[in-house]
Amino acid sequence: MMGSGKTTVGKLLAEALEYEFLDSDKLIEDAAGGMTVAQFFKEQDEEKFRNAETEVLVKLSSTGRSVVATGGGIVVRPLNWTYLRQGLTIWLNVPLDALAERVVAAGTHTRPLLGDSQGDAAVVKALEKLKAIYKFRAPSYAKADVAVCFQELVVRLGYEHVRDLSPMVIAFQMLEEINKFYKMKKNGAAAA
Ligand SMILES: Nc1ncnc2c1ncn2[C@@H]1O[C@H](COP(=O)(O)OP(=O)(O)OP(=O)(O)O)[C@@H](O)[C@H]1O
Ligand SMILES: O=C(O)C1=C[C@@H](O)[C@@H](O)[C@H](O)C1
Ligand SMILES: [Mg+2]
Repeated sequence: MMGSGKTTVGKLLAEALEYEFLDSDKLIEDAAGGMTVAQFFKEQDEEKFRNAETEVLVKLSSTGRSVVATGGGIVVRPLNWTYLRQGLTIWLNVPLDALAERVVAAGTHTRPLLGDSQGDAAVVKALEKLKAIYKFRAPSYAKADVAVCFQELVVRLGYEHVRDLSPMVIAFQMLEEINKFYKMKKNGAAAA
């Protein structure tokens, strides 16, 4: 989901793996001559943005040794999964209330699907929008190979709140989940 930390944590994961870090939003912006994602939505429309996103994804899918932060909406088009499956997909499953707090703190103007919420009611407004988006997308996010569930992680590590999970802790957890995934795959292949 938008604001889940794909860009922030993706960079740390890439560093740990000594991989290149790539961000599909950034590549779309570059291809559009430096137009921001927010400007793209405003001057064109979401359909055109999604077309540009698929074009970028096709190129990214043949890139090796890289961590890719995708746009949060990339999961919705079934065609995109053909390309996403060229890599290992990770879902950062962040509770929506924590997401709402984060996106408002970072400024919702950079996230066009959330509108520009400011003031006291901003978190409540952002949460409503995030809930509607998530309801539609949840089955698609669940198709990821690996999920990092922040709520479970908070309990397991004995933290009090999701906001206590630093990007570094999350990146470490991603590495653990990736290892688990490949071990299971290896064991499955050996048993078959
Ligand atoms: N674990 C974390 N703890 C505290 N703040 C975080 C954490 N992860 C991300 N953030 C902050 O939350 C905001 C959103 O993070 P980020 O831009 O990485 O999300 P994103 O998933 O890439 O969003 P988008 O889909 O809009 O590109 C940023 O301001 C970032 O600094
Ligand atoms: O979740 C989404 O649909 C989006 C997430 C961002 O990464 C950007 O791709 C854009 O703001 C749309
Ligand atoms: Mg991002």
